[in-house]
Amino acid sequence: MICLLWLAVWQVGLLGELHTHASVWFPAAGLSFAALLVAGRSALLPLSIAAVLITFWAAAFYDIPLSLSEQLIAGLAFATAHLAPYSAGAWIVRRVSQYAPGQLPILILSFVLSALTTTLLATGLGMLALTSTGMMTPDEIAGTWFTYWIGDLAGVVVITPFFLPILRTLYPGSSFSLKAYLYANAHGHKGGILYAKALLNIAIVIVSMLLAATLNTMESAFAIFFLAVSHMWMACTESPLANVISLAFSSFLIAFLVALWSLTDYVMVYQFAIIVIASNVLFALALPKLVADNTELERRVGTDTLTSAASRDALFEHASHVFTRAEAAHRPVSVIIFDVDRFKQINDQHGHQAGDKALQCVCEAAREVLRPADILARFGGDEFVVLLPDTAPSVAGQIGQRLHAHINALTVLPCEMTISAGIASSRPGDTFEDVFERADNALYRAKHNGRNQTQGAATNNVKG
Ligand SMILES: Nc1nc2c(ncn2[C@@H]2O[C@H](COP(=O)(O)OP(=O)(O)OP(=O)(O)O)[C@@H](O)[C@H]2O)c(=O)[nH]1
Repeated sequence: MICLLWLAVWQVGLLGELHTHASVWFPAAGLSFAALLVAGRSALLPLSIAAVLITFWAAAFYDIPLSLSEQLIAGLAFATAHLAPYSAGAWIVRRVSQYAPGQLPILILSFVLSALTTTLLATGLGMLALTSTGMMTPDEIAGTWFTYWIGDLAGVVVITPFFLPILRTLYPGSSFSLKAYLYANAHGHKGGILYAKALLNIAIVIVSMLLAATLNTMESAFAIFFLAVSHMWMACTESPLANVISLAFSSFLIAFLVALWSLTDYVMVYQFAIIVIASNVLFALALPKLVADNTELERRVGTDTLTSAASRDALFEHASHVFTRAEAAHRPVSVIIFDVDRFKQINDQHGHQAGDKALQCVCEAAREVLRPADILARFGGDEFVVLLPDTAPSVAGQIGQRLHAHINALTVLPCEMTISAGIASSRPGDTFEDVFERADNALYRAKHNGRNQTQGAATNNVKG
């Protein structure tokens, strides 16, 4: 199967043929790398057969005067020169994937560097094999090796990621798992917007190459680099699968149009465009996952794990925004601090787990009383803070009393559970710390006066 696939892909590569042995890109190189990554040593035999077969084909097609046995030797030499470096490169990427599992940027860096060195080595050995077996004359080397190398490199960078999911279905037992990397963060749009981006890529390729074909200047050939903008947009917003398919298609179209519109004078520009854009896209594929990881990390840091209330750090961050907005709008902000009474005894009498459950129930009950814009935070232990944006003292007093009554009515424990609360509201020029301090003093008074009560300027100091 790999052998047939390779021969078919090699035929596609001929569409961008430059010289006898070099093309704009060499997609078969990408398939070799992908097959060695996924199937390892099992891919060597089918790939070797394919390499020998294309040598027979090339000898006939280019009228190279070699006997059948000489062609066989040339084919085996080419297979060795092609597959030895590619096996080594694929082996390195497989090892990196095992040592740094799930780390997409490291995997991509190792892939790009390995593609660079592998294709260079394969070019050197390939030239040696072709010239020493009579498939190429030594004086052809100077004009061929660079495009041969860059063509191989473009093929690997673009086509290997494209073939990985296909080959994974052929080799389901492969230890090179895609789930942990490229396809773990599947995301993106389906339908309309995705197709619009894909069409934009195609349109930029066609328009920029038409420009180069019309103006026939080196400067106009560089217009192809506008393709980086649309491909990067796609990389940051669409799934890896959509990206690798679109990259492969853009590269195919570039190679095809170079041949169709005779743009071979500018071929280096197109080859480098393919490589640079593809490498950038591959690195950018890691971005959505990094952003998602970062968002999850922020969520965890900002949330108390036991009660799901905001953390202390998140409280200060919210407070800074709320107070800035309130000052600009000349609106009051109120703060309620409440603390479970004699919580230590609850822990001692009913166990720590029952204490945890009680704290969770207190939070749930508080949320039932609070409005969506109010912020509930766990300040520490059994102490909670409620930030009430745009709330005058009288309203804060009512909310405090409702909170007090609602939590006191909880029947989560066999014994009674009560809270004490302190309330304060902002005055012009107050910071969060000022209001917090007054609410904390009010809470201290509530505790000092016998607990189970709310204290604060506008609460009429209600006892439970
Ligand atoms: N179950 C549980 N207990 C906690 C947690 N965090 C702190 N505590 C306990 O909560 C208790 C808090 O006690 P204090 O605030 O000192 O006092 P108190 O017993 O509530 O008494 P007053 O506040 O004076 O009414 C301590 O015994 C802590 O060990 C937690 O996450 N879970």
